[in-house]
Amino acid sequence: MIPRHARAMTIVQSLVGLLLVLTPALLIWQHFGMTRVFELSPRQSYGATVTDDRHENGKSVASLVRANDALVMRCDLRAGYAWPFCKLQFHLGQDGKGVDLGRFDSVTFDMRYSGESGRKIRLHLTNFEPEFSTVGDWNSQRYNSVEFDAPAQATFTIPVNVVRTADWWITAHNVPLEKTYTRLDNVTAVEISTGSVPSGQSITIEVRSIQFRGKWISDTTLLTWLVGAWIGCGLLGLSLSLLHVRSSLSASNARVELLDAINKALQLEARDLASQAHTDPLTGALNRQGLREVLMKRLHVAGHVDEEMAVVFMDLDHFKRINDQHGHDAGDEVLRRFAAVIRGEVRSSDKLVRWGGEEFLLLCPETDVAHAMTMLDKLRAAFATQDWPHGLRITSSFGLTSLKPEEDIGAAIKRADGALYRAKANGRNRVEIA
Ligand SMILES: Nc1nc2c(ncn2[C@@H]2O[C@H](COP(=O)(O)OP(=O)(O)OP(=O)(O)O)[C@@H](O)[C@H]2O)c(=O)[nH]1
Repeated sequence: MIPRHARAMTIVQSLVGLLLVLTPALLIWQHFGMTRVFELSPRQSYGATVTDDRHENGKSVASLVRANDALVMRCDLRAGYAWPFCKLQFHLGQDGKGVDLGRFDSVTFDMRYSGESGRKIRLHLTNFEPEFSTVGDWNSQRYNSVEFDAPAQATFTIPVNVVRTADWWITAHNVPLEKTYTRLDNVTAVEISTGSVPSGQSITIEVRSIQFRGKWISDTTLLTWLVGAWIGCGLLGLSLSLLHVRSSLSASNARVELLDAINKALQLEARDLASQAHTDPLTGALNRQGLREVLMKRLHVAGHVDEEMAVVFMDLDHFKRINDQHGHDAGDEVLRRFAAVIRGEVRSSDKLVRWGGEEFLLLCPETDVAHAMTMLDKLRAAFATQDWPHGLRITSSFGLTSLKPEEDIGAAIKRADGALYRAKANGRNRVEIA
C-alpha cells in the first residue's frame, strides 16, 4: 500500500507539473488572445442618433444616414454657439443603467472622416453615477472625453486610458479632487463628435464600427493567480515534507525505544543467566562458582584476603534419615528452609555457599571467632525454634576457623572442614573451632 504522505506528495508533484504547463500557456494566451470585444455598429441593437448645437442656440445641423454597413453623420458646422458641434450618439442604456466599459483597454475605430479644414474628432463616454447623476439630466452624467486628430486611414486604435473626465463637468458638479478620476463602469452613451475645427464647413463622419477591446483576465490578475498558485503549491509541498520528516522521526524514535526495551530485556535475561550460573537453584545460596566470584573480588592476585574473616563449614545432622523417612522432596524443603534461616540470621555481607549435598560454607567478613561463635549460637537457636516439615527437629554441626589477613583461603576451608569432622565425631549439633 502506498503511504498517505507519498500519495499527497504525488498529488503535489502533479499540481506542479500542471502549473508548469499552464503558466506559459496562460501567459501566452493572455498576451495574444483571451480578448473580449464590445462592438458598436449598424449591426447591433444600440440605438444611434445625431444631435447638434441648435438646442444650445447654435446653428449647426446634423443628419444621420443609415447605410447597410455604416452610419453616416453629415454635419453642416455653422458659427452660432461658442463651441459648435454635431455628434453621433450610441445609447447603451436607460434610467441610469449602462455598460461597464472600464474592463476594456483600447478602442478600435473603423470610420472615415471628411471635412474641409481641420480633422479632429472627440470621443465622449458618459457615465451614470448616482452620487452626481440624475435620470433625465444628461449633463449630470460624468463626462469622460478625449479629442484627437482623425487619422487618414479608416481603421485606428486609441487606448481607453487617454479618456479623461472633462474639466467643465468637474467644476459644474463640485467634484472633490479624489473623485476626478475617469470612471467608465456604467457608461450610458458613446458619442463621436466633431472636434475643435473651424465652423462654416461640411463634415462627414462615417462609422462602420467602434470596438472596445480588452482581456477577459488582465495580466495583473493572471500573474497574481499564478503566483498565488505557485506559492500555494510550494507551501503544500513544504508542509507535506515537514509532516513526512516528523513522522519518520517519530517512527525512528519508536524503533529506538523498541530496541532499547529489547536491550533492557536482554540485559535482564543475561543478568538472570549470570546469577543462575552463580546460585544454587534449590536454596538460593551461592554455588562454588559463585564463591569463586566472591573470592575473586576479595582476594589479591596471590590468593589472600587482607582482612580477618570467619569461615564456617556446616553440615545438617542425619540428613540421610530425612530423605529415607520422608522422601527426597521433604529433604529438599528442609535444605531450602535451612538456607533461609541462615540468611535471616546473618549479615547481608556474609556469604552462604552450598558446598555440596547438605554441606554449606559461611564466610563472615570482618568477624573474629568470638563474634562468629555468638552468631552460630543464635543460628542453632533459630534452627531449634524453626517450624520444620513433618514436625522434624533439625540440627547442624559447625566447624569454625578464622581466616587471618594474608592467609590462604583454601587452607582455612580445610581447617574448618577438619573442625566440622570433629563436631560430628563429638556428638553433632555443636561448634568446633580450629
Ligand atoms: N533431598 C536432598 N538430599 C540430598 C541432597 N544432596 C544430598 N542429599 C542427601 O543427603 C544425604 C547426606 O547423607 P550423609 O552424608 O550420610 O550424612 P548425614 O545423613 O547428614 O549424616 P551426618 O552428616 O553424619 O550427620 C544423602 O542421603 C544425600 O543423598 C539434595 O539436594 N536434596
